[in-house]
Amino acid sequence: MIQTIDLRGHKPSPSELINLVPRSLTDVSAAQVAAQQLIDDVIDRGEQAILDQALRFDGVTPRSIRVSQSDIDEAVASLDPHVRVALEAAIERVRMATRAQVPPATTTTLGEGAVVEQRWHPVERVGLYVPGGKAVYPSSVVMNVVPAQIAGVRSIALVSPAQREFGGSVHPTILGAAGLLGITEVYAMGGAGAIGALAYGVPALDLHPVQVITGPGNVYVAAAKRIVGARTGIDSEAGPTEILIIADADADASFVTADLVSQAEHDELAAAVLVTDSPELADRVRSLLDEMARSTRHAERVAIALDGIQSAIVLVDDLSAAAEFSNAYGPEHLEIQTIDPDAVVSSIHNAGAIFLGAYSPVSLGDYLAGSNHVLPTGGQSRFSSGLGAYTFLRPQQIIRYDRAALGEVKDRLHALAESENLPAHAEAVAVRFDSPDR
Ligand SMILES: NC(=O)c1ccc[n+]([C@@H]2O[C@H](COP(=O)([O-])OP(=O)(O)OC[C@H]3O[C@@H](n4cnc5c(N)ncnc54)[C@H](O)[C@@H]3O)[C@@H](O)[C@H]2O)c1
Ligand SMILES: N[C@H](CO)Cc1c[nH]c[nH+]1
Ligand SMILES: [Zn+2]
Repeated sequence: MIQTIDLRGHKPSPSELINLVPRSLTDVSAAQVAAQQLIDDVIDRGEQAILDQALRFDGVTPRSIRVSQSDIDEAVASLDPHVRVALEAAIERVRMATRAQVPPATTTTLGEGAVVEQRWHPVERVGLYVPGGKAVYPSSVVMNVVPAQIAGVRSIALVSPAQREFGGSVHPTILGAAGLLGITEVYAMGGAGAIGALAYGVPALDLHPVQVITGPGNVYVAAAKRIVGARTGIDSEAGPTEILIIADADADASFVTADLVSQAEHDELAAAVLVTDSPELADRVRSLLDEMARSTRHAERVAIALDGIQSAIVLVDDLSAAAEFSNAYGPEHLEIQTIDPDAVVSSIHNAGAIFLGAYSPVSLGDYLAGSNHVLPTGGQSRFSSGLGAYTFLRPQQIIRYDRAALGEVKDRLHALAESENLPAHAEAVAVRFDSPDR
C-alpha cells in the first residue's frame, strides 16, 4: 500500500521537504561501491572482465562483444514493420525538437578591432548507454543518438547489455533502431563495466575512450556515470525513473493512477509521487492503484515500487504548497493535472520535463512527444537538465583583438596584473608595443 504523507496544516522548511520522500541513490550507496569495483575490473582486465560481468549479471557470454555490421543490417531488415514506422516517427519528432536546441554562434564587438566570438563546438567522440535489463529500450537509442548527431559529433559508440535470449548479442530492436540511425559501432556490454569501458577504452576491442557518456540506466549505471564523471563528461545520472504528479479535484483519478503505474513499471526503485490538495482524489487514486498495480504485466515490480519509501501520496493545503513540495523534490518528470496547469507551472523551478494537462502523459514524452526522455533523477533536476544537443556541445570563446584595441586596454591590464603580483602577464602585452606593428 502506498504511504500517505499528510502535510495539511504544516509548513515544513525547504530542507525538511527535501528529505520527506527519500531517493534511491545516495552519495554512499552500495551501488557506488559495486560500480567502482566493476569499473576497476574493466580497467585491469579489459575484455575478459566484460565477458565475466556479462555472464555474472546477464547470464550469457557474448559470442562477440563488438556487434558486426551484418548483424546490425539484418536487425534493420527484420524490424517489425509497425515498430519500424513508430521508430521512424519518433526519430523525426525528436529531430524536430532537438534542432531547436542548438544555440547560435554570437559575435560581440567591444570596440573597434576588439571582438569576442562564441561558437558551440561538438565533442569528438561519445559513448551512448542504452539500457537492457528489466526492460529493453530501443526508444533510448533515438533519445541518445539524435541529439549527438544534431550536435555534429563525429564518432559514436553505443553499448547495451548482452541478451541471453539472443545469444549474448544486443537486443535486435535496439540494433535495428541503431541501424536506422546509421550507427555502426555497437558493443554488447551493460552496467557499470560498460560505462568504465567507454570512459577508459578497451584496447583488445579497439574501443577508444570517449569524451562524453550519456544515457539512462539503473542504479549501477547511474553510480558508474557519477564515478567516471571526473574524467568524462556525462549528461545527468538519469537513474531509476521518477514521476511526480500535482493534481487537484479537477483531475481524472484514472489518468493520474495510470501515469503513476506507467513509470513504476520501470524498476522496483522507481518513484511515483502524487501531491494533491484533494483528499477525495487521494482516496480514489489509492484504491485504483491497488486494483491497477495488481493487473499490470509487471505487477510485482510495480507493487514494490509503489510500496517503497520512495513513493507516496502527499496531501497539501493548496497548489502553491504542492509546487513548493515539487520544487524541493526536483522530479525527473512532473505532470500537472489541475484546472489551470499554466498557473501552477509558473511557480515550478525544478523538473527534468514538465507535462501539462490531461493529455500530456509522461509516456507520450517517453516515445513520441519530440522531447527527450533521458532526464535527471535523484533531485538532480535542481541543477541539471535532460539530454539534448547542448550536452554534446561546448561553448568556446574566440578572441580577436588588433594592436590598437589591445593598446586601449594595456594600462588597465598592467594595473590588474600588478595587483595580482603577476608582472609577466603585463610584460606579455607591453612587449608588443616595443616592436613595430606586424
Ligand atoms: N532517468 C532516465 O532518463 C531513464 C530513462 C529510461 C530508463 N531509466 C531507468 O533505467 C533503468 C533501466 O534498468 P535495467 O535494469 O532495465 O537496465 P540497465 O541496462 O540499466 O541495467 C542492466 C545492467 O545492470 C547491471 N547489473 C544488474 N544487476 C547488478 C548487480 N546486482 N550488481 C551490479 N550490476 C548489476 C548488469 O550489468 C546489467 O547488464 C531503470 O531503472 C529505469 O527506470 C531511466
Ligand atoms: N520513462 C523513462 C524515463 O525515465 C523513459 C522510457 C523509455 N521507454 C519507456 N519509458
Ligand atoms: Zn517510461
